[in-house]
Amino acid sequence: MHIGCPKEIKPQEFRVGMTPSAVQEAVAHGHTVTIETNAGIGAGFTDEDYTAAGASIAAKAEDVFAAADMIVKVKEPQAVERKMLREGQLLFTYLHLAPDPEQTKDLLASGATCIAYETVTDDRGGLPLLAPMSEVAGRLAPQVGAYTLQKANGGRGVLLGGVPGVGPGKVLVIGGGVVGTHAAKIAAGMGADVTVLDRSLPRLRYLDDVFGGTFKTSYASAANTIELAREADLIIGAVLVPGAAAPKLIKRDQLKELKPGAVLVDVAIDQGGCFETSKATTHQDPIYEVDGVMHYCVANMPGAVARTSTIALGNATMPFMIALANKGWKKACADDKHLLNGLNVHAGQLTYAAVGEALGIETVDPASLL
Ligand SMILES: NC(=O)C1=CN([C@@H]2O[C@H](COP(=O)(O)OP(=O)(O)OC[C@H]3O[C@@H](n4cnc5c(N)ncnc54)[C@H](O)[C@@H]3O)[C@@H](O)[C@H]2O)C=CC1
Ligand SMILES: CC(=O)C(=O)O
Ligand SMILES: [Mg+2]
Repeated sequence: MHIGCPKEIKPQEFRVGMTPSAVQEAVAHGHTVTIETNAGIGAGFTDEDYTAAGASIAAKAEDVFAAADMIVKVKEPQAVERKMLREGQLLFTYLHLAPDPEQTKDLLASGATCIAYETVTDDRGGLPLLAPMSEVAGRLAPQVGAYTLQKANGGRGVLLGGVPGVGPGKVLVIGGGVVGTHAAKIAAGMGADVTVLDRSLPRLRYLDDVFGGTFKTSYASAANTIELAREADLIIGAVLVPGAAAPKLIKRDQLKELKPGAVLVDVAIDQGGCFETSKATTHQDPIYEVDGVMHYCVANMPGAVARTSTIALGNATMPFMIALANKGWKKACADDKHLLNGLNVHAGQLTYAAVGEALGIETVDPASLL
């Protein structure tokens, strides 16, 4: 198979879909790989690193899209990239379609087969291609939250760790999955007073067993959420209903109940955000204020630490990418129900129920396409 990897074009996105070691693996399996020039530069990989691994270098994204049977990326294809997709082509990347009707429409029109990293599953109920980036975004969230809390950035002027004689800042993490757990660990490590909310009791039991001395847990009822939010300096939104639009857990009219200068970091923004006042921002202009509350809603947080993120993502995507290249999407998905769960779009049809529900579009059962 001919595999193509273009340079990411989302603002301030420095990750790249394939590492040189992924290229080497694909070439060892007999595949051809074309990488757009400078695609890896933001993650510290040069064109020479890729050619040494066996790739050809293309001067333009158009050349990559024209040559490849499968496009491997990081972020959802932007409008100009969507125009370059064609019928029968395979796209393997993050898509986050539920909050994005325009992208969905274009992907359906393209006729391409689109497998979304974020809905591929594993045997333990996890999302193995989302997990590495959730680990990164979770660990970044207290860092960006602490920075936003600084007075000059619009925050309350609270130091999360406090100092001797002054108590720590309060951090509320809503959603105790991968993002939430990593966020809570780092916030607790910074010395903050941390509480994690989740609506899954088994998850709260697990967190209490493992981290009971490090942070507190609480059930995510609406009443508990607003009660704890009123006390918080930093609130991290980390919920997920896989594939679906995020539920809005703090409403606009509740912002006035929060502390002035409190900070909301909405990691769930790529699924539409879990605070009603969240709107996606970029690394160039990440923070805005509503009713005295600071919002940080960057939809591609891991892009800020592109080298760590690219390597972590590449470790996770590699076996799936190789299976797709070796077998083609149909056999690879027939052999692996978890990869089939990643199928969101095929030949003009939507194949992921939660996306269909969010956008009011009819879906077909992906198993019926095999
Ligand atoms: N902005 C960014 O750059 C990034 C965003 N993300 C996003 O972060 C979000 C979280 O991802 P993960 O932690 O990997 O998901 P996860 O599936 O590991 O955890 C989500 C947790 O939310 C809980 N939950 C669901 N509905 C809830 C509710 N109403 N109230 C309280 N808890 C609720 C679930 O029980 C689960 O424990 C996703 O939307 C993901 O796409 C992930 C990586 C990067
Ligand atoms: C998960 C995701 O959207 C990201 O890493 O950018
Ligand atoms: Mg994202």
